[in-house]
Amino acid sequence: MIEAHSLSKRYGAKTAVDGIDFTVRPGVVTGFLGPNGAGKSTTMRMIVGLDRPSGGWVTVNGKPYARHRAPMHQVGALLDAKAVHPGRSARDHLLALAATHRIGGKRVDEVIGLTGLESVARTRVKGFSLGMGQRLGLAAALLGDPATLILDEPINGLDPEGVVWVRRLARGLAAEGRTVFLSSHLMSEMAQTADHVIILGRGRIVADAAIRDVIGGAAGETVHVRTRQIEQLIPVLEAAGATASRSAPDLLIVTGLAAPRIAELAGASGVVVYELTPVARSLEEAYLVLTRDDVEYRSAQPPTEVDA
Ligand SMILES: Nc1ncnc2c1ncn2[C@@H]1O[C@H](COP(=O)(O)OP(=O)(O)OP(=O)(O)O)[C@@H](O)[C@H]1O
Repeated sequence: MIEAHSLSKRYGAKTAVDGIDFTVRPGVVTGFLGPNGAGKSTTMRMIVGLDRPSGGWVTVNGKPYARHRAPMHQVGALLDAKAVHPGRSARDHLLALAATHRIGGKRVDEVIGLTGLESVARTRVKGFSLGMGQRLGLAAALLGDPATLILDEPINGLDPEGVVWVRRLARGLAAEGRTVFLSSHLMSEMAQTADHVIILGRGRIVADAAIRDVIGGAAGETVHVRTRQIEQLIPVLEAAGATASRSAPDLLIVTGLAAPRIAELAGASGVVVYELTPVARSLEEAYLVLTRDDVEYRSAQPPTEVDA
């Protein structure tokens, strides 16, 4: 369990994390999302004591990270996969980490097996690909068999097989009752891996909810409505509180009203509708809606689909 209360971090005049409260619970995978610069890495670094909060506090399994006597057994963290001595072999790196917690070689070989590193375990880390480095970082995080895992962009650099493996690993660890907190920029991946998401925007929490609620709540239901009487239907739907925009000569994209209500309103005003399709929005679209005012670096042309 990770608990943060009024947690903040300022770097000079810049507020990276702005007094946030959240709880990451055991038994589920919690995703951590946000645009570049939103404060995700800073938050994760504060959780594991690599950055000191400017205000508030954060605990892991009931205590600040630094107060745990054997932190590797409490928290496994993958924060910067490149933070490894390049001249050491993967196995030696893990053995050195293991020695700090009196963890034996048997467990080292176990995590090497678990992360698929057997064939390169005795190779110097210097020649590792990004994906192999990620696997080594995950092996290190798992070494102490911790109750809580904090993984910053764990699928970064992994091939499709590696991505599926991380997904299964994260879900398996959560199913064992562990706390799994992971960040990713890949929304489709997060939608398949996480049960719950915390979304940051400019250092503040913009959503903290089950994935299905984020998708439903942020975007609402979108309904595609096809009719030849668009001009007649728009004011009717708008009067009922919906947002309706024309995306083709006979197609309206409607949000804010469910399909059966749209059918009733169209029928009552004599509009013939020949398609009425509820469209589930993706987590990606919901995320873009939630964070559209919070991005630090915006591309010149935001995707029009989301603004529909
Ligand atoms: N050591 C530092 N000194 C000054 N500013 C910093 C430092 N670390 C982070 N920041 C700033 O704090 C803000 C949050 O950064 P952070 O790296 O936590 O964001 P993030 O959500 O992890 O972003 P990304 O998705 O790009 O990794 C950014 O504006 C960043 O420039």
